[in-house]
Amino acid sequence: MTQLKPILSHVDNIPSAGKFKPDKSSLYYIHHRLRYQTSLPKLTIWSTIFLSLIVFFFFLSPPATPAPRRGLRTTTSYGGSGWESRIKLSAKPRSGTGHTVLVTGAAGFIGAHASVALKRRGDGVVGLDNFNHYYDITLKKSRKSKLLDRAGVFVVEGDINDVVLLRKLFGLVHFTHVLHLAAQAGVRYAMVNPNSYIRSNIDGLVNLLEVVKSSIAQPAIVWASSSSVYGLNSKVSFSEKDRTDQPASLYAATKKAGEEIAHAYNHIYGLSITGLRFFTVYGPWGRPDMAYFFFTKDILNRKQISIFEGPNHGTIARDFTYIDDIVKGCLSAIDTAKKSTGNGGKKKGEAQFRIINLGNTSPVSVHKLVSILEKLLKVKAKKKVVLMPRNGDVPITHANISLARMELGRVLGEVKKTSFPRNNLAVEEYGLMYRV
Ligand SMILES: O=C(O)[C@H]1O[C@H](OP(=O)(O)OP(=O)(O)OC[C@H]2O[C@@H](n3ccc(=O)[nH]c3=O)[C@H](O)[C@@H]2O)[C@H](O)[C@@H](O)[C@H]1O
Repeated sequence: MTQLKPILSHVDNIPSAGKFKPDKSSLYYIHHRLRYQTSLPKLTIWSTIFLSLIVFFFFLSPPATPAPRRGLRTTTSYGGSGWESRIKLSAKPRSGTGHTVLVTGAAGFIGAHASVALKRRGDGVVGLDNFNHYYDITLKKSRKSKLLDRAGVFVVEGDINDVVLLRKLFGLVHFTHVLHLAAQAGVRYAMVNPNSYIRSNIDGLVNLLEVVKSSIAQPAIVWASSSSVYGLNSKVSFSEKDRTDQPASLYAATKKAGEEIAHAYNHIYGLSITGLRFFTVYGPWGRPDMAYFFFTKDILNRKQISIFEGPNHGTIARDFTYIDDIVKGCLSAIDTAKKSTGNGGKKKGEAQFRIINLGNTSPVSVHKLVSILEKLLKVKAKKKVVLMPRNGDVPITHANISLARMELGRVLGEVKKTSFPRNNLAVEEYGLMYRV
């Protein structure tokens, strides 16, 4: 394992999706200005900033309930008067040059942020989400009402496995792009409910690709893969050229399978497909099943937390990546995606196929995460250090983002900057964040 560089920096040269303009003296601004710095004296400052943000995300997110043990209930309701016209309105870009994007998983953590960013800069956006009960549905409903509705993004309640619904949507709207973020997430939950991973990450992906490839003017696809595909690799940092045939979880295996399935559809049907490998994404409106979220909750409730450790007290670390950088990466991937070449299921020529890492490039150890949380919460955690269970976790993730810089960085400055309205909840959150 290499020496860790626990300094937070963010994906460089990727255009901002646009939001409020922070005060230049604020920590939030500084946080975003930091780029690829590796000097150790800055360790404490940046780690503190990172954890400060996390603490505020926790306080500002609705309460969570644990994931259910068995099949995931979903909500599906669509059709009826006005439904089609609301979809068409939401799909309409502000100008003739804007994209028309279907965002699957729009009520999810990344989906909500990406949908709002696309809409704010003038693209037409239709969201699709099944509002399943993997974690507290209140959080998903809140993202819808407080982020998506306010931004003017209409969210269709439905499942990517509902082919009739997908065909109906593609019949109503000519989508130029699909941002496919709907998935069963979480590496450890795969031991509890393995079939939910197959249903969402394999069946759902294939259903979507089947409908997309059959459409008359095929949209380009940008979709969420995962850093977990690097599995048990010990060489860091992770490059897209590295092997990805040793998954440590069923989640990782389904994401890797997704990459191969995507390749087959690209090859056979001429679909333009970009897979983005996200590295442990954190931020406001985040997922309650992620460690930064439930550690904070448990520390405050004086409950014991388990800190994973490798054999011989080996460090466990993650390349925690801030949501804004991921959103910028998604938007840049959409902007740089070439058109699909196929038409109505027939390939007309070679199409673009990309797989790109989107990570922070600076792993932070779980011990560090917890120690800074303790400091900010002013509560000593009841820690139990345990050997990392063999249920999906890997010792370290660390992104090499040379390809992202090359492929996505060149659109810098071309994306229009917009602001959230003053009364948007996101502004209040960011306001709090940058006063930390
Ligand atoms: O990049 C990804 O592809 C994945 O990122 C995220 O997975 P992870 O990186 O595992 O994040 P997360 O659970 O927050 O654990 C963080 C750290 O805490 C450690 N950890 C965790 C639990 C615990 O009880 N103790 C502990 O030490 C744990 O060992 C780890 O080192 C997404 O959830 C996943 O959906 C996928 O997108």
